Order: sequence, then C-alpha cells, then structure tokens
Amino acid sequence: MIEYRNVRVALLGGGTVGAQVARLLLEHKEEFASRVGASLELTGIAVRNLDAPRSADLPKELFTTDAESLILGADIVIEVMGGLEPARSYILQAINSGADVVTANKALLATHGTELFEAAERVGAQLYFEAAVAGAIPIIRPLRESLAGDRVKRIMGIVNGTTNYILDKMDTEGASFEDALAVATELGYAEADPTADIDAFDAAQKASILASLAFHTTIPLEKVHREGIREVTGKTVELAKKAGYVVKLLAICERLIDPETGEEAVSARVYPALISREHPLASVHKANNAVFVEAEAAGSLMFYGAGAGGPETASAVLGDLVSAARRHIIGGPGLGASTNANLLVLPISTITTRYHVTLSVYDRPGVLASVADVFGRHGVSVELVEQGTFGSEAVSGEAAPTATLVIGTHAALESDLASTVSALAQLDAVSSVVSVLRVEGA
Ligand SMILES: NC(=O)C1=CN([C@@H]2O[C@H](COP(=O)(O)OP(=O)(O)OC[C@H]3O[C@@H](n4cnc5c(N)ncnc54)[C@H](OP(=O)(O)O)[C@@H]3O)[C@@H](O)[C@H]2O)C=CC1
Ligand SMILES: N[C@@H](CC=O)C(=O)O
Repeated sequence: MIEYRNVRVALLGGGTVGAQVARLLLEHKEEFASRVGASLELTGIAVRNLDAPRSADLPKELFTTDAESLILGADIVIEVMGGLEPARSYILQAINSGADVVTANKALLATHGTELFEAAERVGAQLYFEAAVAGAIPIIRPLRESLAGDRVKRIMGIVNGTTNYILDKMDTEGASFEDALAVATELGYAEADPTADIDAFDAAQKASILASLAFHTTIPLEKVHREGIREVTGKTVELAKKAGYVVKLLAICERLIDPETGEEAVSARVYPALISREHPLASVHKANNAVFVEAEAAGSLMFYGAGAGGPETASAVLGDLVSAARRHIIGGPGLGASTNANLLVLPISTITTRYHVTLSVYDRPGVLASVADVFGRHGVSVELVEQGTFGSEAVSGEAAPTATLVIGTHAALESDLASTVSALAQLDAVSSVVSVLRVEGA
C-alpha cells in the first residue's frame, strides 16, 4: 500500500457546482491520489445554511458556516460560492495564508482579477480558473498555455449556457422566453440572479477574461460592450428562422486597428446576433457552449461542450485542483501573469458588421423608396429587402394596413447604422422598428 502525503482541500460553497465537486472528490479519492501522487483530503465545505438540501449525499460533518477557520488549515482552497463578497476576502485570505486557489467565479475575476492576481504573485501562489469560462470546456488552459507561442487574432463564441438554452428552446420548440428560463434555472444553469445571464453580464465577464488572456492585456469589464437577450421576442426568432438564420448570444473579441491612430487595438463585445443556419455555431443546442479561436499560426480552432451544470463545471474545477495539488507536491513557479501590452479597447461605434433591420411599415405606395433613401443618406448600403407578414394597425381610429419589412445591409459602420435606425424611427411610413440584429459569422 502506497503511503501518500496529504493535501488539505477546503471547499467554499456546496451548491450546484460545490456539491458535485465534493461528491466526485470523495467518490474517486483513490484515483485522485494516484493521479496526483498525494491524498486529497476534503477538510470541509463552507455554506450559509447547514440544513439546505444538497444535490449529492455528502457527510453532514463536513459542512460548516465558518469559512475563515476552514481556509486557515488548507493547502488548496476551492471557491465556488459565487458573488463578489465575501468570495474576494476569502480568496485573499487563502492566498495570504499560502494556499493556492481554484475558482469558478467569473464575476469576481472580471471585477477584481487584477487585485487577486497581484496578491497571488506577491506570495508566489497560483490562481486557477478553468471553470470560470464555458463550464466543462477547456479554454483557459489552451489560451494560457497551448497558444502562448502564437498570436490570437479573434475569438467568437457562445459562452453562456442559460441564454443558449433559452434561445434554442424558442427556436426549436417555439417555447416562451419565461418558460425556457424557468427550466434553465431548474436545471442549475442560471446564476443565483438570472438577470446576470439574461442581460449578458455573465457573458461580458467571460469575454473580459478571454480577451485579456488571448491578447495579453487587461480588458476591464466596463469596456466590454454588452447587450442581453431581453428584447429577443418569439417574433424575432421566427423571422430569423424564415430568413435562414438563428439568434445566438455571441461574445466576440478581436484585434483591430484603431481608425484614429492606426495603432493596434482590440474589441470585446457581447450581443444577440443572427448566424446562418449553416454555420457550426447554429448547431450548438441546449446549454452547450462553443468557442472559435483564430490564431495567426494555428489557424481556426473550435472548442465545444457543456457550458454549465453541476457535474460538468465540477470537472473543470477538479482538473484545476489536480494541477494545483501536483504543484503543491512537486513545487515549481506555476503560471505567471502574461500581461505585456495595454491595448486600447475600441468603442462599439467603430465596429463594422452586417445588419438585419426589421420594420413594421404602413403598406402604401412609396414606402420602400423612402426607407431605402434613409439608408442611402446615412451611407449604409442595402443588400436585401424582404417583405414579410401583413397586418393592420389603428391610426386615428381607422384600420391602416401594415407590412413587415426586413432590410439586410452590406457591412456598415455601427455609428452609421445607429443614425439610420434613429432616422427610420422618425419616418412617417414606419410604424415601428421591430428589431435590429447584427449578422455574424458570414
Ligand atoms: N452553475 C453553473 O453551471 C456554473 C457556475 N459557475 C460559477 O460557480 C460558482 C458557484 O455557482 P453555483 O454552484 O451554481 O452557485 P449556487 O448558488 O448553487 O451555490 C453557492 C454555494 O455557496 C454557498 N455560499 C454562498 N454565499 C456564501 C457565504 N457568504 N458563506 C458561505 N457559503 C456561501 C451557498 O451556501 P448555501 O447552500 O447554504 O446557500 C451554496 O452552497 C459561481 O461563481 C458561478 O458563477 C461557473 C460555471 C458554471
Ligand atoms: N450561468 C452560467 C453558468 C456557467 O458559467 C451559464 O449559463 O453559462
């Protein structure tokens, strides 16, 4: 029988992810020991409520509400509590007491990442965060290590499982937004406050982490352009489907040239966009995520898999735990911070892409010409016009016939498109601007 050294592991959080981390750690104790060369001893699980039901059958005596004492005796601390505080203070306490830290907390990293990485660097500790982006998918390690010798040009992906689940259910089953969100929450995909998912805060946090790693710079969360899926209605999804598209919440991070200075810059943005049904991202269903990485030498790489869920995310957490435990046994410097540039983050107004503008217009002669004129006057070139469903609307007590008009543009500058849409909204012929969606992944 091999006598293994003991590595003490403290777990902060026993919810969707934490309970599964604890279960797998206890169930596969022997395997972890032989893989790491040390016995991983789960010393406790810090929670708020000792009596709350858990998704796994775990020994009651492991649970505590005293996170600080738990951290004191630990070699490695796993933080899967979520939120900014007390998670930030606990991680700082762990780092300062000499422990390495594994976290799945993208909100914390995107907000206080610099402080935490600097604290870790000061004392030679390591911060692992594979689970913070795209659940089970290994994407942090490839960006941090495998592609460290290459130059990443662009990342485009679906990085939020909850919104993908909702949009997919709306597209494939005609489900309502509310019903789909309720199921996603029930399945443990959504954040404690699901507005983090719906309003794309979660995806923006992930974009900030991905872009900072990929471009070796710091992309503050507030510089990530963010639009959520609240405005995406069943009608928008249906019209997209008819036109051969699917609506997906995309995160896009890319190297660009600053049009003002000609210097290299970057863009990081998150918004719902139309993707052709032929595009590989269109077949990312349910809570799955997919991330395309385009690098100078490697070319195009695609990472795909479960983006959320307890066991799925626990897999990424435990992969980090094994790395941290091996470092604890063998020693070594670990990965340093790789920031070597301070690149300008371009505002959304400077981005160029294609658009679909859907209008409800009064069905009368000359409407098409007046709409086309607005696009022309703002320098936006029209690629296609499709007339959709007909209806009617009461105007001054009279029923006025209306029609849906979908105008697809060639690549146009965001600021030109924005002024076009403002002018369209003022046009007599236009009853309402139904939706404006960018078209990506041509
Ligand atoms: N769920 C998912 O699919 C994914 C989640 N993540 C991230 O993982 C982290 C955890 O998520 P998840 O497991 O879903 O969250 P849950 O809300 O399911 O679980 C949070 C856990 O932390 C405990 N907790 C919260 N606040 C405190 C506190 N102040 N003191 C002690 N314990 C506390 C809770 O205790 P109690 O049980 O008593 O309430 C609970 O056990 C988050 O950062 C999330 O963004 C990342 C990828 C995917
Ligand atoms: N709420 C998140 C969970 C994983 O990060 C999501 O839906 O993707």
